[in-house]
Amino acid sequence: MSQPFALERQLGLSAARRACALTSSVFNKLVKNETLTKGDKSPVTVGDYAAQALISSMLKNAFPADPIVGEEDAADLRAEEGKVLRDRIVELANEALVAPLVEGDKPEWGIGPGQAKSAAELLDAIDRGNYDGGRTGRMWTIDPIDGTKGFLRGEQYAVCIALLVDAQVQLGIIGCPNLPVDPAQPDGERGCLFVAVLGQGCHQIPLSGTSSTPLHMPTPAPSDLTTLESVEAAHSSHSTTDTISSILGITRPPIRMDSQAKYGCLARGEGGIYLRMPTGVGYREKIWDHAPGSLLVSEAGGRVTDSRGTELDFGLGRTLGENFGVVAAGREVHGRVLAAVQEATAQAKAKV
Ligand SMILES: Nc1ncnc2c1ncn2[C@@H]1O[C@H](COP(=O)(O)O)[C@@H](O)[C@H]1OP(=O)(O)O
Ligand SMILES: [Mg+2]
Ligand SMILES: [Mg+2]
Ligand SMILES: [Mg+2]
Repeated sequence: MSQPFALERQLGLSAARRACALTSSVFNKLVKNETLTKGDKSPVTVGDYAAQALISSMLKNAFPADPIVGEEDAADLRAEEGKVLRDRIVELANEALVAPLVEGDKPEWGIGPGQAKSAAELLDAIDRGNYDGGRTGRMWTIDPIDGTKGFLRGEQYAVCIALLVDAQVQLGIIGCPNLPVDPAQPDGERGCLFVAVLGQGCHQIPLSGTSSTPLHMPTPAPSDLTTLESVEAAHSSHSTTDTISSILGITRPPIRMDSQAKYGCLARGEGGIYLRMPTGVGYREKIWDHAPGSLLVSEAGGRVTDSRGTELDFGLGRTLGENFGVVAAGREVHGRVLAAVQEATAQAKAKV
């Protein structure tokens, strides 16, 4: 008998591989007018839209009854002014859909030669990500390009896919086209997939092949600890991380990296602590920004909570509601980190 969620894992990996190829090729050809600024001032590119259209189309073919909570929606593309962008997105999504099948791909997922879709079908596929989320049933959550700012800088970004059942993450997949396969060889081969299924562990697979390496978070010596945090100071308070690091006696500088690539790196033993410290503006974290990453870390032997030590709750809708920030670390380190977070917060309050 096959393992639970074997087909979902296979489809998710195929979709992530195709989306990674799509977004890499977009980066190499991106022209200035192919990026929009959304209502919340964040950037979105033809790559984000095309990758969501691709992943959502594949999910619909394989699991037509499953709803999707996706980051993007097609409203701006349906407007007359969106025509140039829309045509480009249709071209990119179709290039990815008709790419030849590789090992593990199934033609019934709507991929392979002759599987191109119309513009209307692809816009509808993007909008299938409009599900509100919630506590019960199966649902997917996708972030077609997580860390769009990193993507635009040519740095780290991630294609993120997760399956939730009754608000519990069962499957998490993160594709990182720009991430070195071996952290010890930063100038070596790039392009990694991370995959975790609840109770089945966490694995890394190179984008160039199918070999699967199990990941287990090591117990780092205190002198080896470093924090992983956002590049963008608006996403995570760098000064709070500095205070926490000094309380913990960490002397190494933080590793700054965009996107959920941080969770993948943590799962394979880099840094030892992922900190996402609230900046005080009441930002609500989105479920697609943490669902796959949190499973990678917990399946690799780590623990993930919000900045106050509360479990992340994926059942409240499209956001994580009252969860603020993230603290992720190995199980034996996490408690110490949380105590340092509390001390740093108390120090900051005493200063006001
Ligand atoms: N004020 C904010 N605080 C925390 N995260 C944010 C904030 N604004 C945007 N984000 C999200 O953080 C994610 C990137 O994480 P990181 O900083 O770890 O690279 C993106 O998904 C981004 O959303 P968006 O996709 O809308 O840009
Ligand atoms: Mg995104
Ligand atoms: Mg994101
Ligand atoms: Mg975005």
